[in-house]
Amino acid sequence: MKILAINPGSTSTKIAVYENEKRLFVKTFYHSIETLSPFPTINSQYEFRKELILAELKKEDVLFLFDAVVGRGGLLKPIPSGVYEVNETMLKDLRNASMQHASNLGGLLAEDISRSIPGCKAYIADPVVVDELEDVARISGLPMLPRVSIFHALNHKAVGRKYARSINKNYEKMNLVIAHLGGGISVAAHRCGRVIDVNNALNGSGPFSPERAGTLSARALAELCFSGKYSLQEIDKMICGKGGVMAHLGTTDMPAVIKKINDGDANAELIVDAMIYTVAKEIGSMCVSLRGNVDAIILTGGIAYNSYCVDRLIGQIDFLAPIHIFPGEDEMEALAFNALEALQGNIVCKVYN
Ligand SMILES: Nc1ncnc2c1ncn2[C@@H]1O[C@H](COP(=O)(O)OP(=O)(O)OP(=O)(O)O)[C@@H](O)[C@H]1O
Ligand SMILES: CCCC(=O)O
Repeated sequence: MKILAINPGSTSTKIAVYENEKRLFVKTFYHSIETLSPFPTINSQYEFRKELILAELKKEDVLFLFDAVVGRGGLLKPIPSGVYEVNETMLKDLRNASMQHASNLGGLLAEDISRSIPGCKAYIADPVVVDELEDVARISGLPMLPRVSIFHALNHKAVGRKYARSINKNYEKMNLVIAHLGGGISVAAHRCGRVIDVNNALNGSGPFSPERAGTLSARALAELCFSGKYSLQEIDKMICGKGGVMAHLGTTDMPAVIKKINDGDANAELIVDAMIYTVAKEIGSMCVSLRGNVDAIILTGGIAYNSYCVDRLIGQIDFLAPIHIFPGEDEMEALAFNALEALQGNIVCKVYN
C-alpha cells in the first residue's frame, strides 16, 4: 500500500510518502513570511501549496501510485479520535471554518489529490478538534462559553501509543498526562485512551507558549477589546500568533532565547521560567483530573529537545509521576499509519457529519 501524508503548518508544508510502514521520502517546504504575505487568508494559500506538493511528487515520480492520501485535519466540529474518510460535509466545513488554521487545508488537499487517482482514498486522522472531554470538563462559569477541546491530538495520541508500546502496555489501559510543547502548548489528561481534559491550545487557555498568550485575566482582556485601540484581528493575534514569548521577547525561536539566557539576559530567563511555571501548573492540574492515578507524564514537541526547559520543568513536577521525554513530533508517521490501518481494515473509518 502506498500512502501520501500531508501536514500543512502555519509556516511549512510537510509531505511524506510511505510504502506500508516504510517511509520512502519526506519533504518539508518552509514558507517565509514574505512568501505567505500576499495571501490574505489561509484558504487562499491552497493552490500555492498544492502546486508545491504536485511538483515534488512529479519529481519523485510517484504521483499516480497512491492507495490513500491522508491530511492533517482542521477546525471541524468537535469529533471523537479516529480516521475519517473525507466527505462533502467535511469539505464544506473545512472551506468555511470559523477560524483560520493551516490544518484546514489538510483534508482539502488530500481529497483534491486523491480524486485524480483511481481507487485512491482520502482521509484525515485525529484532527485538532478531537473531543473526548468528560462532561464536567466542558462547563465554564458562563453557559454561553463552554470549554472546548482543541489540541495537538495527532501527536498526543501517537506519542501515548508509542510510550505504551515501549513498555509492552496498552495505551487504552493507561493513565497519562501528555504535554505537547511546541509553538502552541497543550497539556492533556489521557484516561484509558480518552483525553478527558485538555487546555484549548489555540484560543487562550492554559500555559503561555512561544507564540500564544494562554489564560489571561478575562476582565483585563475585555477592557483591551473595548479600548478602541485594537481590531478583533489584532486581539486574535495577541492571543494566538504574537502572544507568549513572542510578545515579551520578540521571537518564538526558543534556541535563540536560551542562548540569550546563557549570555546572561535576566529578562529572557524570567520569561522562559514563567512559561515553564505555567506548563508545570497545567500538568499538576491534569494529574488532579486523573485523581493522582498517573502512570507517567510525557513531554513532547519541539521544546522537549531543549535541556534548559526540560530540566526546569522536571524540577517542578518530578514529585507527581515518572517523566518520559519524546522530543519533536511524530505527525507524519501517525498520519500514514492511521491511513494504513484504515486501508487494511484494521480500524473502521468514522463518518463526519
Ligand atoms: N532544539 C530545540 N530547542 C528548543 N526549542 C526548540 C527546539 N526545536 C524547536 N524548538 C522550539 O519549539 C517550537 C516549535 O515546536 P514544534 O516544531 O513542535 O511546533 P510547531 O509545529 O511549530 O507548532 P505546534 O507544535 O504548536 O503545532 C518553537 O518555539 C521552536 O523554537
Ligand atoms: C492547537 C492545535 C495545533 C496548533 O496550532 O498548535
